[in-house]
Amino acid sequence: MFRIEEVEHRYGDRTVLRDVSVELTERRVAVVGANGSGKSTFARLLNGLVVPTSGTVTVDGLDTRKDGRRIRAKVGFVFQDPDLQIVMPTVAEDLAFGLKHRGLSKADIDQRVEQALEDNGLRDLRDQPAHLLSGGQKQRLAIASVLATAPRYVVFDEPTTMLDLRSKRQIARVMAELEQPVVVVSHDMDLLEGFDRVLVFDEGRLVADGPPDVSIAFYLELMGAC
Ligand SMILES: Nc1ncnc2c1ncn2[C@@H]1O[C@H](COP(=O)(O)OP(=O)(O)OP(=O)(O)O)[C@@H](O)[C@H]1O
Repeated sequence: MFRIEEVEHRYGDRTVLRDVSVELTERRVAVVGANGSGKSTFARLLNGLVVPTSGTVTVDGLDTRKDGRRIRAKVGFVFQDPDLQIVMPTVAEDLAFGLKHRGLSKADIDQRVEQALEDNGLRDLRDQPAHLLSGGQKQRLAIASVLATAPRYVVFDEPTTMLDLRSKRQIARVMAELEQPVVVVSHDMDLLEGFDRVLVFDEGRLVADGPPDVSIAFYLELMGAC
């Protein structure tokens, strides 16, 4: 469970989140809002990549300010741009990289890599240079690398922005089948089908919070789209 209490966040003298208090307990939570409204900053607060300037963020009772390492092991984070996440030459090596330094045996790592290749439709790409993959394949690899670490929660920050329709659908399917609770920042309303709860941010404030139909209608009106 994520508990965000009276959070404000500033970059330098610029306040980008203000007075945000919310508890997230649902399986599928989405975050929408205009460019620059603070969504990515909010997402990053959830795994301690960003710590709040004031207020607190806890994950299952752990404070992101004090327990960053444990929280990052619990909360997987998928970036918009998979190139930020892919660090090793081949697909299999990249999957293995995230599993090192976790106290796993080599046999365990090998087994998890094989499972991740299988689960994410990457088996045929096992020994391919990661930088030669298509955008959709790279995003699948980035997601597979995060899932291979068996996080308790997964946060996605605009995971489909750079993808074509087919790849978007593949990622939507991967997300729909996940057992873990997810929090997804997205501009892609189609991706939010079946979500339990949608948060709307505007200029750093949480301005709507409810079921998708209600929140999305609010958001469209805010954007002047209806
Ligand atoms: N590391 C940083 N240093 C300074 N300012 C930042 C930093 N990261 C974000 N900002 C600023 O904070 C504000 C909120 O950014 P954020 O990325 O959280 O918004 P967003 O809603 O995710 O936007 P988008 O939809 O464009 O991704 C923006 O004005 C942005 O320029």
